[in-house]
Amino acid sequence: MLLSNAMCAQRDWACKNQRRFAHAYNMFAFLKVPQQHAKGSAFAPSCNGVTVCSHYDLIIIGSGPAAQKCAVDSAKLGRRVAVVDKLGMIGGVCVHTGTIPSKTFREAVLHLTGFRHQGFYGRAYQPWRERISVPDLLLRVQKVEKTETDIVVDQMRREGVEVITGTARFAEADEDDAFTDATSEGAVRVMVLKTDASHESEASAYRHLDANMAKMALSAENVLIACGTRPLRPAHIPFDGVRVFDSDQLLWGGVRDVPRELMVVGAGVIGMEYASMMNIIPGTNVTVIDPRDKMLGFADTEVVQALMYSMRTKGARFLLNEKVERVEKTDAGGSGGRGRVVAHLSSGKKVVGDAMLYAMGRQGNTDSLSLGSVGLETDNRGLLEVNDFYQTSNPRVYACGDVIGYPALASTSMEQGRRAALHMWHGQHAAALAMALDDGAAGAAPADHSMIRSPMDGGFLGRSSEHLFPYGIYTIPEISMIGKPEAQLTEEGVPYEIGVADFTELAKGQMLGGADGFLKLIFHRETLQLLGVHAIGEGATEIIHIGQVVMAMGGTVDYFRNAVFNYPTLAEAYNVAAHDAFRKISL
Ligand SMILES: Cc1cc2nc3c(=O)[nH]c(=O)nc-3n(C[C@H](O)[C@H](O)[C@H](O)COP(=O)(O)OP(=O)(O)OC[C@H]3O[C@@H](n4cnc5c(N)ncnc54)[C@H](O)[C@@H]3O)c2cc1C
Ligand SMILES: NC(=O)c1ccc[n+]([C@@H]2O[C@H](COP(=O)([O-])OP(=O)(O)OC[C@H]3O[C@@H](n4cnc5c(N)ncnc54)[C@H](O)[C@@H]3O)[C@@H](O)[C@H]2O)c1
Repeated sequence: MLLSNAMCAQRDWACKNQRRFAHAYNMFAFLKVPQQHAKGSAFAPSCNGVTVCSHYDLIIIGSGPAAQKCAVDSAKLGRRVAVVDKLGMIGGVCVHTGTIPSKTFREAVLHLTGFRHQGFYGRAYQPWRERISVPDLLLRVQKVEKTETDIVVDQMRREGVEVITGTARFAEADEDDAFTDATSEGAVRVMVLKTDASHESEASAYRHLDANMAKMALSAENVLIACGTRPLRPAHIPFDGVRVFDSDQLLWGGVRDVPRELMVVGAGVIGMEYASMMNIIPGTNVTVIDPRDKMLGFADTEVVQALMYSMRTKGARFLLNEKVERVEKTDAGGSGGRGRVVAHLSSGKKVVGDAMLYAMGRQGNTDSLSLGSVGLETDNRGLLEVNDFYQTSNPRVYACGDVIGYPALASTSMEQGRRAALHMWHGQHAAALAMALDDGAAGAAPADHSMIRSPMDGGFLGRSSEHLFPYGIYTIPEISMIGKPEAQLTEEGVPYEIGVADFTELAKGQMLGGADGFLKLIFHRETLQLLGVHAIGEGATEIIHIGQVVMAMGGTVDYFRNAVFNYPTLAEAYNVAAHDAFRKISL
């Protein structure tokens, strides 16, 4: 957009002063001046209400877990940071359509069905007397979503991070005149299409910005792309958000009642979590369809079999090796006369239901970022490639979170954001910082990246150290794992032995109503080191962390055999499983 000379002069003044103030701010960052006041008028003046030129140390596209950690850690180091996300999306997919709402949905299902108590009072026990509807479930989800949004906004604001609601993309070459000479050499240029706030705390978070501003021209020393992913929506699936929907649409209120015959297409984590939740709602039958011959391929086979068995006993049907070729909607029939949804499979089968949840993977939100402007390309799912330090092929542009693909978890995204910040602001000196955290004394700067170590995992501070993260799958019953599954160890020719503890044999398991579940520990037969932990059942995602710590410390079966655990607990399963493994190893 062309600006008049007067506007440019005004903007130049704004940029220069803003940068001067920014440096002053950085120098006194330890004073923690609330930036809302410090930066209010001085840092972001508008140029006739059209464009603002603001310079930052870091601009982050997206406000999910990776963005939050990177923003807060960078701000703590005195950097000037702006986080941009779309209206109503501050907190990211994690808060609005992913982790938090889906796990809250699960808690609501468990509560309203009385599922956790049915072991004692029978399968007919249900505290919620009416048929459970989606709005009943969403009541809880919306409450948690609002609180979590407030927490995220408050945390970033307290650290002085500027939160901007709008849609960001890299500036195109013909937009150069929106930026001034004051923009530093080589800075990355970002355009933001601003949107107005509706959420109260979002409004106050960026109240210092001109309300009339429609487009902002921002520049930064570094940019972090943390724009996440969205559900894949192939053209041949007739999504309407009511009868045929994805995991986002399920939360948007279009689906009024829990379907009686639900088809879930895609036996990935999202598909299986929602399928198992819906499966315990009385009056609902679930059919899972997936083109692969094994679901949750990364998980331990016995654990997956136990999940399928548990779901089958509650009525679920699995159609694996089956591809949905066409989906047809009829207006007549179905529950309440609302019509049917028919899935035509490539095998010639027809599956009829009253609704379909389509969960066949996700794709990166990179298509509208004008990535070419910064010399970047994505793969066919819109995902970006990064090096061990989360830098893309453009060293000033980092990427973290779901947009870089596997493992695509909230937990790992946070850690990636933290590590990216460390590399951004300390680079090769990060090791010195990490060592200082470890032993309280700053060491010499290491010679190269391979020396950079994390105080947390003792491994390289790059993507390569991510193997030691736990995976929690919130199906009903829940699953958790860390380390390698049996099949992989067998393939790699590693000699191992397993020990298993059945939850029904634990006092705590009985107190919880004889809930299904087990813990499997895998030990190296010769070194006795713990190689993997796989659990299914109540509390699996919590107790996994005991195994995580022992694995990180290189612990062996002896730790679990000799340790005293609280009694009665599910954690006691470690002791039982270790004795089982040791007995087999000693044979
Ligand atoms: C249904 C579901 C359940 C899940 N459950 C779990 C779980 O139990 N545990 C777990 O660890 N993980 C879970 N995940 C994964 C987890 O939510 C993600 O790994 C995590 O949210 C990714 O974080 P992120 O930092 O990549 O950003 P995201 O949370 O993906 O957020 C990205 C943000 O970027 C914004 N954005 C995109 N483009 C632009 C743009 N051009 N301008 C401005 N903003 C933009 C989006 O609006 C969005 O708010 C789940 C995901 C889903 C979908
Ligand atoms: N509890 C958790 O941690 C949790 C919960 C939900 C989602 N997530 C994250 O969200 C991500 C997305 O979950 P999801 O269930 O949509 O995806 P997914 O990658 O597990 O895929 C779901 C299904 O889509 C199909 N599919 C996926 N990628 C494909 C491809 N490239 N080509 C053909 N078919 C493909 C497969 O049949 C698969 O079973 C997961 O990778 C996971 O990291 C995590």
